[in-house]
Amino acid sequence: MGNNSLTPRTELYLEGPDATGLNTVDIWTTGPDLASGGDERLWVIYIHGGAWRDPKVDSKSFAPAVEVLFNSSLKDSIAGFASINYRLSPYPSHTKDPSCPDDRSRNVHYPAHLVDVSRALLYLDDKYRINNRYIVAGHSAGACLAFELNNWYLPGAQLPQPACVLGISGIYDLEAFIEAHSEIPAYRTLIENAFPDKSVWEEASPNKSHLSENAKWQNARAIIVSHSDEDELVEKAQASYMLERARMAPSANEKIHFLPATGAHDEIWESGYILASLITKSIEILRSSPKDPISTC
Ligand SMILES: N[C@@H](CC(=O)c1ccccc1NC=O)C(=O)O
Repeated sequence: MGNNSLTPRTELYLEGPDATGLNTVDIWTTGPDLASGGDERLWVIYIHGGAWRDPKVDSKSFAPAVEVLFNSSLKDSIAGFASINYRLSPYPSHTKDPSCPDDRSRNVHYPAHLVDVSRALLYLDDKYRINNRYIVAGHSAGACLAFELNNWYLPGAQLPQPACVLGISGIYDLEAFIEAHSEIPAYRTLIENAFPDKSVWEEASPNKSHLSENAKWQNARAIIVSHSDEDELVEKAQASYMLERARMAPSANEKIHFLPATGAHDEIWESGYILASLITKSIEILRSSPKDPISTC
């Protein structure tokens, strides 16, 4: 495969009266779409950031990294890439693309973002059989979503199990995030905008939440937290909080990893190369991890 430019196809993971323009997932496949028996190729699934509200940070923010990975030696071990859009919280003050009050895709709050990501994962599993063979990578607010994934948000649902969860530049502790930036009121505004009910802040913070007991990351074969020292927007302490909580997981010693990243907060996905390299390293970690942690005890 040469240095070609790739175009994803956009699929709808929700149809009917509840569907909005943001209930879509971008898909890039690298070979036959459907898993044949014994297909061990991985899916790489991305959850974008943008503080749960920024219309300019969406599924397309994964495209530069996909381009890099598509032209790398990993290509043959990857079945496909998916980048999930989800409904956003309001952003009426956005200078170029303010949200309107009647736009159903841009006026939601926690847990609607997670309900959508859960729906997308169910759709992907139904169509592409991703269970146990996908890595879910989230950036910033997307990392929070990746570590919140839990059957609890869609009653009756059995979300596919990720083999690896990778949180990059993540926000995991909402209260501490506000505290760490108390001199900048915009940080509190961001959180109150997506989580207006303060009584859910603990539940929605994966380092503290009682829901983390049954969260999907708990049973991943590799649990990876990444942060860049050059991040100017999210403090590194967030990564430490999540790592501290993750180390309480069963067989934590073999499964939990910190991956240092480079670059500024958004440079990580904008450049493509940094995000691609974190995904590459995560796949290497996953490959060297025990297949079934239970049988190795
Ligand atoms: N571009 C976003 C800000 C943003 O994404 C952000 C700002 C501070 C800390 C983390 C952020 N994003 C996390 O998803 C906005 O305009 O609201």
